[in-house]
Amino acid sequence: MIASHDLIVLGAGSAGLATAFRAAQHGARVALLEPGALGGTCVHRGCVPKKALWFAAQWAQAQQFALDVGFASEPGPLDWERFRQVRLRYVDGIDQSYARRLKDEGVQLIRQAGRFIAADTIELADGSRMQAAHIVVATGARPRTLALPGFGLGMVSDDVFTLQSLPRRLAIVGGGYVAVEFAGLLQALGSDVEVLAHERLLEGFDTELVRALQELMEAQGIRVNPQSAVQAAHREADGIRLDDAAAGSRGPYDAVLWAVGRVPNSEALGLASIGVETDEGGHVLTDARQDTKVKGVHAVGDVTARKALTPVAVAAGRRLADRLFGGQPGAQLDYENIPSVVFSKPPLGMVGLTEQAAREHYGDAVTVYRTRFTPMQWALTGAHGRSLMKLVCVGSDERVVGIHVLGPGTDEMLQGFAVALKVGVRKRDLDATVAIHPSSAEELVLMG
Ligand SMILES: Cc1cc2nc3c(=O)[nH]c(=O)nc-3n(C[C@H](O)[C@H](O)[C@H](O)COP(=O)(O)OP(=O)(O)OC[C@H]3O[C@@H](n4cnc5c(N)ncnc54)[C@H](O)[C@@H]3O)c2cc1C
Ligand SMILES: NC(=O)c1ccc[n+]([C@@H]2O[C@H](COP(=O)([O-])OP(=O)(O)OC[C@H]3O[C@@H](n4cnc5c(N)ncnc54)[C@H](O)[C@@H]3O)[C@@H](O)[C@H]2O)c1
Repeated sequence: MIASHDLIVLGAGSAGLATAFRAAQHGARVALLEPGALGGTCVHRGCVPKKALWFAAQWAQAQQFALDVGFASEPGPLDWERFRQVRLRYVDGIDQSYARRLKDEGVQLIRQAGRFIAADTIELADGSRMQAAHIVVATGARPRTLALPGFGLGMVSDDVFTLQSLPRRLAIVGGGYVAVEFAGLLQALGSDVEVLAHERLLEGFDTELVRALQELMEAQGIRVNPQSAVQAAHREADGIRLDDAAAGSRGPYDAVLWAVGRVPNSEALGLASIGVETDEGGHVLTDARQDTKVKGVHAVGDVTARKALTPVAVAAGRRLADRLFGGQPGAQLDYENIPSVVFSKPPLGMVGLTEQAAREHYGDAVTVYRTRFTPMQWALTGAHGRSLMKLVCVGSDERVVGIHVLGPGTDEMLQGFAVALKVGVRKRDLDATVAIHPSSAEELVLMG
């Protein structure tokens, strides 16, 4: 048995690192188990390399805009391999800085997977055991695979980051965050993208803004099929073809990206043997304080059924450590009004309720303000399309319960407005705020 700790954390992704760092700062003796790279999905297969590709897509578009307004040089294609190396260097730097910080904070990093053999005991891959009064499951999730013929001919999101070259003709199956983000950025970088979703895009986002985004995607040349049902993939002489129960054979494509959701990494942890419950999808069940039904066993991040976002994982992990080791018995994450941005092209963001959800909840007490306008950088370059913004307000004092933004700059603009919504901003407070001009953000304080 290895020396016991106050806390063992399974997984060094966003959730596990945040929990371990905060617990160590409170003086806890922490062991962090991770068989893979430090930083997990977000750093190596998610937010960070995705955002790098998204920036590259913006730069590709900026080159075109520059040409449109009078710069002389022809834009060239991205050297895909060189940019992969640039990304890898950046990501390696993050990984190394986590390793240094863990050392500095006194967290014991063990480069192995663990599984429960009792509620307070973890067995490592090498057979050794360790104990702690508190164990946090932060093992994340992985791309869903489908049991359909030819699935292996396609790739999942992890594989996009190791591609040696940009696929020319690409089908993306799915209509969630991953599908919409990769569709926009890969089309902008030069792929010819077709999206095969089996329902509307981006369930959970405001219908009106999603429709507007889909129109913008289509104007960029992305073909969006929201009613498809892919049942098989075949390799043929001219490429990969997909059998779609709704439309027959589709393709050919050079590559297929399955973007059909994610499944939690919970099945290899011995959870049932100690009485920890999971839902039908395998998510670890916790209460609002991240506690499972088993004393001392907690879960945070994508392995739970909460919104699968890095800042959510980080915030929940920190609150848990504050409660367990920081003398803050009331600490827990408020899961209301979590802002979220889809890094589509252009980005789409929301905080609070959609118009539909607000009307279901508050009926006639809802007032909606919206504005549509051509962003200045698009007007100057002759690019088509308009931004769309929407404020969803409730009651006679018009408390803002939903803010929805589609257009360039959304990704940077929404954070501050999310603070305002969280502290109960009313429409008249926005009206009383002097605008910053010229900007897109000013439209949110100028709605009539
Ligand atoms: C393509 C993509 C883009 C994304 N973009 C964004 C974005 O822009 N913004 C955003 O907020 N979110 C984004 N997300 C979501 C975000 O990446 C996740 O919500 C976040 O990484 C979850 O962190 P986690 O710590 O719960 O899990 P993970 O980061 O998956 O970490 C879990 C860790 O546990 C380890 N592990 C597994 N089993 C064991 C075991 N038995 N013992 C020990 N360790 C184990 C794994 O190796 C892994 O390192 C994106 C996701 C994807 C896939
Ligand atoms: N910008 C961001 O913050 C960001 C980016 C990427 C991912 N994420 C997080 O990661 C999570 C996972 O993203 P995701 O896109 O993998 O999942 P998702 O849950 O957002 O979308 C899954 C999509 O797959 C479709 N689908 C499911 N089964 C299917 C099938 N058999 N055939 C065809 N389509 C099918 C669903 O209809 C849905 O459109 C997101 O919910 C989000 O929380 C966040």
